[in-house]
Amino acid sequence: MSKHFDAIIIGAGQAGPSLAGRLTAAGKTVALIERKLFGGTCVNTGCMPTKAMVASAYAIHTARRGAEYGMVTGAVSVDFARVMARKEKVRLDARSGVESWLKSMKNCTVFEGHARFESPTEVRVGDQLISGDEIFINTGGRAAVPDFPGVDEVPYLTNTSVMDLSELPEHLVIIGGSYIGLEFAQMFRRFGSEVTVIEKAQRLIGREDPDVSDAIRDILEKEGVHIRLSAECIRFARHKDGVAAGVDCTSGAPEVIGSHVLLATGRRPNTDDLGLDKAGVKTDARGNIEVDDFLRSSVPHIFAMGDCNGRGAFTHTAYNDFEIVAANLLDNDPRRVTDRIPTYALYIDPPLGRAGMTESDARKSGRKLMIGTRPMTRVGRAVEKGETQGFIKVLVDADTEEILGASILGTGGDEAIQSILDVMYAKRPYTTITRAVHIHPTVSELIPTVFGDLSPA
Ligand SMILES: Cc1cc2nc3c(=O)[nH]c(=O)nc-3n(C[C@H](O)[C@H](O)[C@H](O)COP(=O)(O)OP(=O)(O)OC[C@H]3O[C@@H](n4cnc5c(N)ncnc54)[C@H](O)[C@@H]3O)c2cc1C
Ligand SMILES: NC(=O)c1ccc[n+]([C@@H]2O[C@H](COP(=O)([O-])OP(=O)(O)OC[C@H]3O[C@@H](n4cnc5c(N)ncnc54)[C@H](O)[C@@H]3O)[C@@H](O)[C@H]2O)c1
Repeated sequence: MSKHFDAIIIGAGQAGPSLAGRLTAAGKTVALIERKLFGGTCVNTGCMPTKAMVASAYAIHTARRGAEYGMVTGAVSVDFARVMARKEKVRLDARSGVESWLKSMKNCTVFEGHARFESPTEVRVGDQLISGDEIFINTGGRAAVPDFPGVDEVPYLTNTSVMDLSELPEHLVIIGGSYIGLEFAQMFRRFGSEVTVIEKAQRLIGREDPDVSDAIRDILEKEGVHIRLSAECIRFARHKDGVAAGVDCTSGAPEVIGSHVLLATGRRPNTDDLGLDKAGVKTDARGNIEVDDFLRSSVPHIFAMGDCNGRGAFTHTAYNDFEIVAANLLDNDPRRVTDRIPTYALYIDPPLGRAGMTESDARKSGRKLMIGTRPMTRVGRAVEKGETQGFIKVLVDADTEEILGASILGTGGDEAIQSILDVMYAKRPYTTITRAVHIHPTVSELIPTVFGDLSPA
């Protein structure tokens, strides 16, 4: 006999716990199942520990530049154990916060173990079978490990195991030059490792515009990160000094010898071990659960939220999925996934803040464009801080005056982008921003100026 609940939530990532809070507050009984670490990827192996490490790397980098600011210091050395201990505290505090919240939630029963469907309404966790009227899948994803020749014969790191390093790598070779690879590349370089990024595409972070990719490459190379683009036939072999990573098809050499290898070649959804076939839930070719605009799967009482549905790959999109599901089920508010404007940041230093379309996307849309740009060397706040790398770029539809997108690569770019995003959500023309008075001196202060200086493109 299975124990019955109004709702079953699989996964304690970014959507599940908050949904448990709303459902139980509405008087429903909830079973929440987590197989490993409460808080999921963001809290344990993603955003929080990486941004804690990025903060250490920034402090160390700024200390090295201390003399420029009038600081009298000796040589800066890095206590990697302390960096990792600081990161550890950040993630453990967050993890235990989520865990104790769920375990003390009235009407919520927490099951610890791997969940697997036995039928459209039944889920097994270990030797317990439970059933639910509605089932919410929030199982996230994990690092994809491509079948590179030799990959199984060498030790390699992913974003999960890199968090447990006890020694600073002498030479960290990173496969994949996108969000994960670049954040780790810069921070480990600042900690003192030699770092090589190997990317198969012709430029870094290929989803961004070429001018953004080029500027990021310049920023990283200036700090001594080695970058190998257009890498073909990536392969691995053991070497007396660690691992040999082949980067070219021409036989044997050239290769890069690293003490450690980190794979950062994308993520795959945790949907292959859920027994979805027994529930009749459909997935696409990449394993993402297919959902409609309200996050219902092909089985109407089963929903999928967060990275496992392939509709977003960020903490804020996973959380927004919770908001959409809760609004529709509990508030009679028809919020939709397609209401969402793409937005995210890349946390290298300086960060890249992004909203809406890239220039390449906007050009492909066939609209008549106007573009405004400004280098950070002409942003007073950046000059005062001595952080002038990067630029601001904004895109506007010339016919409708609608803001189509923006990229801010520069100090404070992750925060300044939000003022543009809010005007996009308000569906107001760009002239709303040109008439706004922003605080001096801030990076945001120059955003009206950039919009006031558009050129046809
Ligand atoms: C290195 C790195 C840095 C990142 N930095 C950022 C950032 O700065 N900003 C940002 O917005 N995003 C960032 N992300 C992405 C972000 O972490 C994810 O988008 C987010 O965590 C997705 O949340 P989720 O709820 O979908 O899944 P997850 O957080 O992955 O949670 C899924 C949970 O489900 C559990 N689970 C899986 N299968 C089962 C099962 N069968 N039974 C029971 N439990 C199960 C898992 O153990 C996990 O706890 C980063 C990711 C990485 C890897
Ligand atoms: N700041 C943030 O918000 C943040 C930070 C880190 C990660 N994330 C999330 O995690 C997700 C995954 O990040 P990611 O950087 O691993 O993936 P990604 O999909 O963004 O990039 C993978 C990179 O690896 C390369 N690659 C793929 N297969 C390869 C192969 N066989 N050989 C060589 N190179 C190969 C690709 O060309 C690409 O540049 C992102 O989509 C993002 O949503 C977000």
